[in-house]
This record gives sequence, structure tokens and C-alpha cells, in this order.
Amino acid sequence: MSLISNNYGALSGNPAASSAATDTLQSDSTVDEPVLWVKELTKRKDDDTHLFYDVSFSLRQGQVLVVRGPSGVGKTTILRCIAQLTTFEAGTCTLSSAQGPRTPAQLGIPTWRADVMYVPQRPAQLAGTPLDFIDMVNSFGVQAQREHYDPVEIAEDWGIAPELWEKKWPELSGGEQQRIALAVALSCDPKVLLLDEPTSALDPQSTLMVEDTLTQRTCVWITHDDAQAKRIASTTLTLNSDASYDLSP
Ligand SMILES: Nc1ncnc2c1ncn2[C@@H]1O[C@H](COP(=O)(O)OP(=O)(O)OP(=O)(O)O)[C@@H](O)[C@H]1O
Repeated sequence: MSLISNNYGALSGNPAASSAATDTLQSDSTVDEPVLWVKELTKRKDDDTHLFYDVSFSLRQGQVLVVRGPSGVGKTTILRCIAQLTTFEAGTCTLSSAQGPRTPAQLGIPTWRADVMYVPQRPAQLAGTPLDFIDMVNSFGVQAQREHYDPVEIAEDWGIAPELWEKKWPELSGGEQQRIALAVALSCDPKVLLLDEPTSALDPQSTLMVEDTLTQRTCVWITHDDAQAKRIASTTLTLNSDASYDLSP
């Protein structure tokens, strides 16, 4: 698949190129050193009790850390903390870079969020079409300076016809919206994807296709699906309702 520089409008994508689109998404470097370190991350709730306490883990290139736990235990919140979208009381997040380990403050928050990208379960209520969304993402300063994969090619491999990118968001099914949002995130080529139940709206066949692509990446991945967790997990982080956590294996 081709890298395109700040140009997402390839609705007439070459089908031959498209067929290989998801085969080469993972960046070439394979290193033993972690890509992401999370150390002693602590978040309190509004009532000042802990939501989670002292959570630490690291993630190597190509690993998938599955996040599990009962509803309301803080799975989405921990992803949003790592993405620096939600404040937290204590802890550090660090990303590897060619210049060595870097914190969000050192990289700058926009660069951090581009490198450690949170993908919500469903796209927020967006105006316009997915193509408008691409233009919006492309207009962000940090993304404007980067090269991108073509999201239309990525999504086509998951059964999303190119014409769907020109439909209004509410005219798309939940599964179409979910795959399109994931394709846009992948097109930005982040170092780490923070995925909030990324296949929750998909049928089993689409789920497996999307899994095949995403598991080539470095991901933190929330799922409630036991079978999926078994298929994809390199490591599992379980958040417990008493604010403790378990990391396995
Ligand atoms: N914007 C918010 N403001 C205040 N509290 C919030 C906010 N979002 C979530 N919470 C609370 O934080 C706690 C953790 O919510 P979170 O969404 O992280 O849980 P979760 O484990 O992802 O749940 P689920 O499996 O149901 O998606 C819950 O008690 C929730 O009510």
C-alpha cells in the first residue's frame, strides 16, 4: 500500500494496491525495547476514592495489551489517561523515539496524541461525511506534517465500499462507522493505538478481518469478548473493582 502525503482523497484507489493495503501497515522496525511505558498510573473518582491505583506496564512493538474488567471499572478512563485526554493524579507515560524515551511534556501533547492515538468505541456525532472527517484530521497541524496511508484503501479491505465515504455519518451503520473511524486512525500511522472495544459493532467475519489488521500494530485494546481476548492478547491487564489490577502473563 502506498503512503500518501496529506492527501486522503483517493476514492478511485487502485484495487491492486488496495488488496495489499493491510499487509504492510506495521512499521518495519522490530525492537526488543518497549514502545510505551506506563508507570504507577493513578486516577481518583469524583468521590476521591481510587478508580485505579499504581498501574504499571510496558508494551513492546507489535504487542497487544488487552484491558479487561467489569463495567465502570475504568477501562476507558485509563486509555484516555494514557492518551492525555483525561487528567490523572499520579504516574508517568513514556514513549520510545529515535531520540530516546519521551514524555508527553517533552513531545508536546498534540504529537503525543498523534503517536499514542485513542480511538473511541464509536465516532462522536460528527457533521458531514467521513471524507469531511479526513479533511478535518488532515487540517490538524501535527497531522499536516506527516505522511499517511490511504484510509479508503484500508477500509476497502474490510468491506467498506469507497462510496460510503461520501455518505453522511448518520446514514452509515454502526459497523460501517466503526470500521471507517478505525481506518482513519490507522491511516495516521500512530506508534500505539488505544482501542476502545474496536469491533463491538461488527459481525464475526468483519471482526476477524479487522483483528487481522490491528494485531499487526502495537495496541492497548479493551474487549469484553473472551474469545477475542484469547485470540489477540500478548498480555492482559485486568482492572478490578477495588482499584487493584492484575497483569498476565
Ligand atoms: N466524564 C466523566 N465524568 C465523571 N465520571 C466519569 C466520566 N466518564 C466516566 N466516568 C466514571 O468513571 C468510572 C469509569 O468509567 P469508564 O468509562 O472508564 O469505565 P469502563 O470500565 O470503560 O466501563 P464500560 O465497560 O461500561 O465501558 C465510572 O464510574 C464512570 O461513571
